[in-house]
Amino acid sequence: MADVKKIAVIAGDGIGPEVVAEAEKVLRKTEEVFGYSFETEHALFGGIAIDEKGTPLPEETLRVCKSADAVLLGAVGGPKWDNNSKELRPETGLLGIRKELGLFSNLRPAVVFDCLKEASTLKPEVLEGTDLMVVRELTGGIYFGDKLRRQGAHGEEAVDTCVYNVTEIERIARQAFEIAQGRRKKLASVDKANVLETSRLWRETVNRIAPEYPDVELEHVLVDNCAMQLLRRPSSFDVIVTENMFGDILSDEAAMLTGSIGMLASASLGEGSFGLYEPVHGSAPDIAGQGLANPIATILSLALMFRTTFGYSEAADAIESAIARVLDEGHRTADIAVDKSKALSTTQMGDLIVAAIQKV
Ligand SMILES: NC(=O)C1=CN([C@@H]2O[C@H](COP(=O)(O)OP(=O)(O)OC[C@H]3O[C@@H](n4cnc5c(N)ncnc54)[C@H](O)[C@@H]3O)[C@@H](O)[C@H]2O)C=CC1
Ligand SMILES: CC(C)CC(=O)C(=O)O
Ligand SMILES: [Mg+2]
Repeated sequence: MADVKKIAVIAGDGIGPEVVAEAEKVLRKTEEVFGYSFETEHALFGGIAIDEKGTPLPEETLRVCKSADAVLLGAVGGPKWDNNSKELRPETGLLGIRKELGLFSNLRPAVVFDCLKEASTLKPEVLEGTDLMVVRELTGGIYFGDKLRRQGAHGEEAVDTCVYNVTEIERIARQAFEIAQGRRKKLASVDKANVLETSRLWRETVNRIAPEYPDVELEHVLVDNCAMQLLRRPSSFDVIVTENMFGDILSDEAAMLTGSIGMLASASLGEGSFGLYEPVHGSAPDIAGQGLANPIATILSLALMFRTTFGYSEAADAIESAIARVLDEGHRTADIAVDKSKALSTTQMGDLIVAAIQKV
């Protein structure tokens, strides 16, 4: 009997359910083509969980995730919950699930499909050869530090605290060095060490362990410069390792190298093979419910799950080849279409990818 893999499926809010539905179709097609067996369990999370359970991250959802081999997540959040208290924000649930599951490392690969160079805002010759991986620290830094509001001498003040310890920096840096060893052996460590104490500790720690990876060429890049270099010389980057907030911002920027944020997948990992896989984008309330969302980032996240957590490389390759073939044939959702009048819906794009999946 086939080994049954358990996947927790969390659709979330906005376009989350629309893009996750397409990834689930792909999941079922790979069962047919490759003979795998997946058991899925759906769970409430984010805004919808606030509405139905009174909390963004119900205990039951955590239980479903912890008993699974991997989690597939859409996106959470939206204007309906923007004025909620801190505890009742969908985004607080997102930070909570990452911390609870020990997912300290967020991998965000940005690969430019040749036929999509037209969709990018950069010139094709600048994009040529762009294939980079952002390794973002995911459970530390300013998103997780103490926050407070208080009355100061000049009225109300707000404080966000950024904390990093050496253990957190070392484990993410080691992972990034190891990933670089399996790629083009170049690592850019991005910080703001000219100003921030956390960045100074970050740089010292990366430098201290660098001699253990003599085959990897290390450069330190200040984050403001990195934001500019990503547009000036994207193909010169291989692996970028950086702290939580810088990685959040730089990876949305890197998405535009690929043509759209609807193309960027991610894997959130801890120490073992368990992982949470989600598109880099959010719940896109501006296009939710209209069939306009690009499902490719979520489908690519499923391919990452296959390769990283399950070791199903053949199926991961088949999904990526199917996407490349569909794009090569000229099919586009609105976000990557030059002629928007010919754009496909979320479901139409999902169906074409499902139909294109075959053993390679
Ligand atoms: N992991 C998650 O669940 C994340 C949740 N969020 C939440 O999502 C909500 C909306 O945030 P925004 O800043 O608007 O970021 P967003 O990523 O949801 O949307 C930014 C822009 O990209 C477009 N876009 C995003 N995904 C797309 C797709 N698959 N296909 C086509 N176009 C797409 C949107 O239409 C919008 O114009 C907020 O509540 C935010 O907190 C934001 C980022 C990540
Ligand atoms: C709550 C935010 C940190 C979500 C986000 O923008 C992300 O993880 O990319
Ligand atoms: Mg983000």
